[in-house]
Amino acid sequence: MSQDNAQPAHQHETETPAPYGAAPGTPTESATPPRKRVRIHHLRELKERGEPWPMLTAYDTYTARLFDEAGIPVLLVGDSAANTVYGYESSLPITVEEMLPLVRAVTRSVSKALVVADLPFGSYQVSPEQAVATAARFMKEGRAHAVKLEGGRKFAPHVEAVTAAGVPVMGHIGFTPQSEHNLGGYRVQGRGDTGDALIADALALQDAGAFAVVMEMVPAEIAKQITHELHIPTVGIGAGPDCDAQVLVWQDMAGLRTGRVPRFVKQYADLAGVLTTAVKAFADDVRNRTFPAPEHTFH
Ligand SMILES: Nc1nc(=O)c2c([nH]1)NC[C@@H]1CN(c3ccc(C(=O)N[C@@H](CCC(=O)O)C(=O)O)cc3)CN21
Ligand SMILES: CC(C)C(=O)C(=O)O
Ligand SMILES: [Mg+2]
Repeated sequence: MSQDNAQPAHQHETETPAPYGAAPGTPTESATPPRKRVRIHHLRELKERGEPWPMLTAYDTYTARLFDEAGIPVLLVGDSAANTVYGYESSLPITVEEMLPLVRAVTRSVSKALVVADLPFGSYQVSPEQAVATAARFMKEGRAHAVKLEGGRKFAPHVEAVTAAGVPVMGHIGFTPQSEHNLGGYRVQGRGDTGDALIADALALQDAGAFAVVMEMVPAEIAKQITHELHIPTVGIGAGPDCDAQVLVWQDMAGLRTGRVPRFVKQYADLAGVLTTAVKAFADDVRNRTFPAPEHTFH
């Protein structure tokens, strides 16, 4: 099906739509809004206007296209793909080689969303040089628009080097899953005394040139303070209501993941239930010879 490989028509600066993310009721809310590709300066403008924005993960073409068309301005090809795509027990095992095809699938499928690629564990920590080399692969081979890496003050040199190379960097502080074993498990970070350290981390990332910073499992009060102190947007996941943006793993948000979910997850659908019902109906139809029917059959 050539349609599945079609590149979306890219919309360039010559068009004159309202700025990205204009409030509901403005002309951008028409049926097929001629929106430009989201750029990092648009996210800064949303922060200045006090308009919170949603971010979701995506790992494949149909979901990426759907989320893009629904107006999600930023899509993250997270290293959570380790869990959601590959079935590993944590995000540590996933490799650059496993991430790149997913990043390419997502960027190929969107026309407006800014696509951020997570740098996997071991692909940037060694040195700022390693971070630049890996980020370059995600830009060249994955066609990402930005990268994300985990870590605070200690990773400011990495963020600075990647930014200097021309690649926008999203930081990630608080609970950083790639450091699970050093942090002592899945735990809230920045409680009590460590709140000041978290603020220092956020400021260091901003000074190093990060265009936004994810805060994962951080007390709402600290996240609010950091959000006010930074001029770049903060993206919360378990960081309370005052962040400039909120992110969730899409399968968590849509209820495709079954079993216990983290406290910060809100399930907006029961995709697991919907799919289970569909699968059982298909299986029954095959076993009863009700599928395929004449309308599904060629002669
Ligand atoms: N499906 C999925 N969703 C995610 O949010 C996610 C991934 N995978 N993989 C990579 C990381 C790992 N993350 C995680 C994983 C587990 C918890 C968790 O178990 N949280 C518990 C414990 C909190 C506590 O004890 O303080 C919670 O109830 O929030 C949190 C974040 C976030 N990321
Ligand atoms: C949960 C988000 C922020 C993430 O890093 C991921 O999906 O890997
Ligand atoms: Mg991640």
